[in-house]
Amino acid sequence: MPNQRISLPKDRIRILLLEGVADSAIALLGAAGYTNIQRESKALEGEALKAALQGVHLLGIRSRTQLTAEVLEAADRLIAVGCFCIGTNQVDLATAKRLGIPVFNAPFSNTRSVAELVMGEIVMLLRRIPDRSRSAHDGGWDKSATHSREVRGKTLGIVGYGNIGSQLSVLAEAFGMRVIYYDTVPKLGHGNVVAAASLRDLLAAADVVSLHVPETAETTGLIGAAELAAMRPGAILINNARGRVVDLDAVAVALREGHLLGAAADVFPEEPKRNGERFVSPLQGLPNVILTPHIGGSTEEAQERIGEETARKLSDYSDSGATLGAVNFPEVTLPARPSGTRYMHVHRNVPGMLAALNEVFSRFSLNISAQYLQTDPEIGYVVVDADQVADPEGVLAALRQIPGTLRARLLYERS
Ligand SMILES: NC(=O)c1ccc[n+]([C@@H]2O[C@H](COP(=O)([O-])OP(=O)(O)OC[C@H]3O[C@@H](n4cnc5c(N)ncnc54)[C@H](O)[C@@H]3O)[C@@H](O)[C@H]2O)c1
Ligand SMILES: O=C(O)CC[C@@H](O)C(=O)O
Repeated sequence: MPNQRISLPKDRIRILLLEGVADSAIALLGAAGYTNIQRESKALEGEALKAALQGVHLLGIRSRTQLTAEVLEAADRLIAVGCFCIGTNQVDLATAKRLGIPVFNAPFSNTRSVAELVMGEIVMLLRRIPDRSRSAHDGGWDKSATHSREVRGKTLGIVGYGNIGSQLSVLAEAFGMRVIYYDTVPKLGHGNVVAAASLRDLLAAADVVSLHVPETAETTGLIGAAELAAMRPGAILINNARGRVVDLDAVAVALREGHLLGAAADVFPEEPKRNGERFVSPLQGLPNVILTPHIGGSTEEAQERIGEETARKLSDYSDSGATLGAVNFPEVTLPARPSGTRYMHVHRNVPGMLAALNEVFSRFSLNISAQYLQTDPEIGYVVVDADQVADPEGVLAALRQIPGTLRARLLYERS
């Protein structure tokens, strides 16, 4: 191993992991040399979150921790965020970018788990199992075929044909379902699936509607009273996407009136922050409804994969500046070099930035051996390797003085 000095020794890089991130994350970060790791089982909010973030360099969260602009701006040392899940709507991504903080996630490590849960729910709801199971637990005996149906031959309408939607379509076809989908962008349909021309067309044709869109301004309130009325009488609605996509009060009315024959919801507009906190929903107590506590992706297999994938992205970024897989940042990756110095620089995307950066290296008589710049409309991110190890503190100070600089760090120096 060559003589190596890192800008900040790994044992001084503070890592905070909230919401019960899996052991695989700790194992990966430990193997990468990070020892200063604090793991908490719960989500934090407000002042408690801000206080906990003081001095933290790398933060890991799941879906419950809300990283608002105020929280991000108060985090004095934060260099990257890892969402140990798929959704990133809990993070103010634009603010994180403006502060030079890349946000990573695990885009398909729990895809299969969600798709399997939905298949199970379709079978259970078409057979009215929730009510019969509850009745049997209470000593009842409801042996009738009324409103109990096979899955085979029914039409599944998938809203959002991305990773989960398309995985679900494969499973559903294997069960003999006819599958249609609606997505706002053109998609390659697997098997025999057919694209619906509009959301309304899908709602009018499906026996079961399953939602798999992200939470965005466009998808908030996507399914309200009008959309429910457009669904077939006796249809079933399943939401394992995000709570705000559906108007739950309207779903409760549709269930009470018998227009919908069943529903499953794994996600809710307001979710408890920790296990044991009271959960309230307008769907509680309604017939043929499955309510689950946001566990669509919560299998041991998925959590282990997510822990490893997201932790690797955080350690790669901290070690070498790689932003591959960042959801709010230009993607840059350069193989680490055995010797020399590596700097990263995040800046507003204004003309002349590369010239200004190169002038700094030339001023310090440093030979640039590799350089990788990527920009998006707002920011630029560059990783620069210099052959020599000379006055890194001076170089860093000069880089930070370039107008438009959001962040600069020395990633390593090796001789
Ligand atoms: N319940 C859980 O535990 C759980 C687990 C994983 C993911 N999720 C949620 O599921 C969502 C989907 O996950 P994914 O991995 O399939 O994401 P994805 O990005 O692969 O797919 C989302 C799809 O939705 C489409 N879309 C976006 N806006 C739309 C609109 N208005 N109408 C129709 N389609 C639209 C996109 O084009 C894309 O194809 C995630 O964003 C997350 O919020 C929940
Ligand atoms: O694990 C979680 O908290 C969220 C799971 C899921 O909603 C996701 O976005 O991956």
